[in-house]
Amino acid sequence: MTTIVVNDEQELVTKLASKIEKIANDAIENRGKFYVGFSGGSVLNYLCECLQTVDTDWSNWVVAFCDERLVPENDDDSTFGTYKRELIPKTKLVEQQFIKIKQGVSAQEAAQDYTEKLTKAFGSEDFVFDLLLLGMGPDGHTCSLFPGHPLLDETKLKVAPITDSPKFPPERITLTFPTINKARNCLFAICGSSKAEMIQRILKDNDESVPARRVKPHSGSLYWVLDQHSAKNL
Ligand SMILES: O=C1O[C@H](COP(=O)(O)O)[C@@H](O)[C@H](O)[C@H]1O
Repeated sequence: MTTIVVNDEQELVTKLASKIEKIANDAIENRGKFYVGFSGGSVLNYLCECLQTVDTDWSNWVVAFCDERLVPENDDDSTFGTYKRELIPKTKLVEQQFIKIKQGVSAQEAAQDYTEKLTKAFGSEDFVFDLLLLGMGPDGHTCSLFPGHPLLDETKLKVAPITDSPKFPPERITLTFPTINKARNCLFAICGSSKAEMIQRILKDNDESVPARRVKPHSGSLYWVLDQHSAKNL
């Protein structure tokens, strides 16, 4: 595990850009494609800023989601909808490169549909992402995996539906830990003192009850990129 502490959000965005560029270009050079999972929330804002500066062959990116909220694409809470409005116009990524979550159906059907789309994109039922770009809420959740929720112990599903998310909106789909921990690289990007307590519990106290602490890629690399406010208790 590598922990990188930077001064502020601007430095975090710069660090993120250089990490993503290296991992993406290595993946493309070695395997021809770059499979990446985007998160929503604050990571979405960092990515919309930093990806504009990344030098890469965008045509070889395959973009999926670590989780998604089941709301219409034009809703402010839609993760894909926000990337569509805020990121696509600023990069050479096109909408067809995004593996989108079906809307207007039950969470169960959306999870099943997304699993099928990922199987097609990876050409296998084994979803080995090159990079998952992860966020963490002040309660320690990552993706849509919340503290105390039974989905933390899911072992069979690769993508799970959730209909009782404690954070709005309640209906979502999420990658599960078996999928997350198969990734070649998992990178958390965290800013702000509201996350300092959880960062301490994860990185200092090794508190396994915090969902984000359970991200431990089996044979991949784990990066925590923190600003000084979120890292203040370390
Ligand atoms: O609801 C969500 O929250 C987490 C954390 O969001 P943040 O704004 O506190 O960074 C995010 O990673 C996830 O993708 C999103 O659906």
